[in-house]
Amino acid sequence: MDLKGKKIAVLGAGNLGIAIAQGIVEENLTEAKNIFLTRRHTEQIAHLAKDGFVLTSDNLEAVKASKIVMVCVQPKQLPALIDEINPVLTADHLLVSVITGVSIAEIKELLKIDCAVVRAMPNTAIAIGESMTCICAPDHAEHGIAVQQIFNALGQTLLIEEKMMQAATVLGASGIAFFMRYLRAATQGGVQMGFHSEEAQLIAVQTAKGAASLILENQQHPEVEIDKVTTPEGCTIAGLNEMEHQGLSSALIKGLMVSYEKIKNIK
Ligand SMILES: NC(=O)C1=CN([C@@H]2O[C@H](COP(=O)(O)OP(=O)(O)OC[C@H]3O[C@@H](n4cnc5c(N)ncnc54)[C@H](O)[C@@H]3O)[C@@H](O)[C@H]2O)C=CC1
Ligand SMILES: O=C(O)[C@@H]1CCC=N1
Repeated sequence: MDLKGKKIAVLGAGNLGIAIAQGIVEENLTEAKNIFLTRRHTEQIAHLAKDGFVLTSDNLEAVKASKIVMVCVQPKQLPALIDEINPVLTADHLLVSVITGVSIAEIKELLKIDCAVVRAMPNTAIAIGESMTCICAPDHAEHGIAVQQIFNALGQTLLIEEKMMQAATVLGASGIAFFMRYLRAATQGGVQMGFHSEEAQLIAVQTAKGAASLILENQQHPEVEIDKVTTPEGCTIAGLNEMEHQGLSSALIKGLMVSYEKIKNIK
């Protein structure tokens, strides 16, 4: 979908809403003046006015002016928001929900009209065009493809079944935090070995980027790349085996599963 000239309402300009808006502008999909950012207290996002975004606490104004409505509030804030915008929503609106754990059927129950609803699950790297965004649109395949085209410009995308959205949230959206924690720990290890923290962080971060790029470009199994690094009797296999004795893979998988269980009771 070509966003040029189209108005977009981002309802709930918090961490993710702002990141999406910044990504859209960064990747030249449209100009900031076409994006309404709503928040109940706009003074907290006043710094974004200089970038050209339209800031308002008036959700109705934003929805009336826009064709695409991105709903970016917390799950518990959704019913009140939909209640508020119901009077101005029309069948021509395209609603894109990034909200965790709320199904399309649940959203449609809150709506007074039958507009297209698509769920998208990006992550905060969308601000720099590097998101992994999973999308589902069980009732509106053509809208799902249109929304996918938007997110394609903001990283990689995957159209998935709605039943997989919770797993996509843990792996792709929460995943940013999980990888950040690895980077923090690696940096701390680097400092303990004698690097200044900025040096340690650069080495850890560029190495993580290289590891991810190897997999993305070569489409190999991670173990194939690991085998290339682990010199016999070398330091890599010694460290790797100790990490596994300490439960690295197990801790990661257990963390993912606790996160996945939590989504089921998130509202
Ligand atoms: N933060 C992330 O990395 C990701 C978040 N999500 C989902 O995106 C949604 C937003 O998450 P965050 O941005 O982290 O939360 P947040 O709390 O930073 O942002 C929500 C914003 O909505 C505003 N808000 C609440 N009710 C409003 C209303 N009626 N009108 C206008 N603004 C209103 C709040 O003041 C807040 O600034 C959540 O449902 C979350 O599950 C999904 C993927 C990634
Ligand atoms: O922590 C959360 O619940 C949301 C969903 C994924 C990222 N943030």
